[in-house]
Amino acid sequence: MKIAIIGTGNLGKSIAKGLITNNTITSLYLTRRHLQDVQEFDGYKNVVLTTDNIEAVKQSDILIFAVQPAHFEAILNTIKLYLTEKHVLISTITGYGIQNIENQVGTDRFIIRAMPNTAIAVGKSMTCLCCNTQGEKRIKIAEAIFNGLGHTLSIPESQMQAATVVCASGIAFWMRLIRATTQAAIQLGFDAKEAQELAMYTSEGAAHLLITNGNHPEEEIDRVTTPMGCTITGLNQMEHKGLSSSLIQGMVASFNKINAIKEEQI
Ligand SMILES: NC(=O)C1=CN([C@@H]2O[C@H](COP(=O)(O)OP(=O)(O)OC[C@H]3O[C@@H](n4cnc5c(N)ncnc54)[C@H](OP(=O)(O)O)[C@@H]3O)[C@@H](O)[C@H]2O)C=CC1
Ligand SMILES: O=C(O)[C@@H]1CCC=N1
Repeated sequence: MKIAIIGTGNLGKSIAKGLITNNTITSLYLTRRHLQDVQEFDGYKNVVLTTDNIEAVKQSDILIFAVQPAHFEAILNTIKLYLTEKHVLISTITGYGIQNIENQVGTDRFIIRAMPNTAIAVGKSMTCLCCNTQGEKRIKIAEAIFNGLGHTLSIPESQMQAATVVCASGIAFWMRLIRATTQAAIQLGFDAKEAQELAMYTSEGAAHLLITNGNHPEEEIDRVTTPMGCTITGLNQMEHKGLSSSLIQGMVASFNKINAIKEEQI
């Protein structure tokens, strides 16, 4: 696959790392204005670093856009004359709808929106996908790319903002939970490195139980909670302090913020 990542910042670099590790690229063009910030990719076979978005578009079939929303319109304007019937446009940009993209490049283009997360760097991204009518003819390509770098779910575009909170921001939310678990483990006597090891692998195990068994979390909780034991005592204390409520309120606040930003942009 001949892929370009237009805007190789935090997310673009994560996608690039995943693609390079996965070895699925024929060529990979990485663009940004300050090339000194992508030098870590210099020298990789078939990887080209450039400030020239038009050149990247000309040399690639799949264009993954990973710039801030404020930069997207100008970039589309610059490259649209160079788009051909081969190009598949994949936007990871938060709050920038398919109709806005079609307004720039036309409805006859293959347009897909993807909402991955930074775990794409290690092949573990939960990525939600949606597309325009034309894009349905190329959605399998996007699924192949992102399934190779984690797990995908096709959703209606109306759920894209919610997917951003749950999956993209979700990495930050889970990091905070893992950090808090680490801090508790240190207080209980482990050194910092060991504490993080316990927190990381326990959270990985918990997620894998659900992925492998397909159970509801409470079924797995029931297997751990000895009557009158330490687990239920800890869990109930966490709920008295609002653990679930705090997470839900935080994610709803995050969702409200995305919608507010979108309205400001309109
Ligand atoms: N970070 C995340 O976890 C996720 C982010 N997203 C979305 O992805 C997009 C990118 O986010 P993120 O990576 O965090 O943002 P960053 O600001 O880290 O990256 C955007 C990059 O775009 C580059 N850029 C700006 N203008 C141009 C241009 N004209 N041509 C080429 N490159 C350009 C900038 O580099 P330079 O200044 O050198 O040009 C910058 O590094 C956003 O829309 C965000 O909402 C979606 C899911 C997850
Ligand atoms: O925090 C943000 O607004 C962006 C969208 C998802 C991840 N980063």
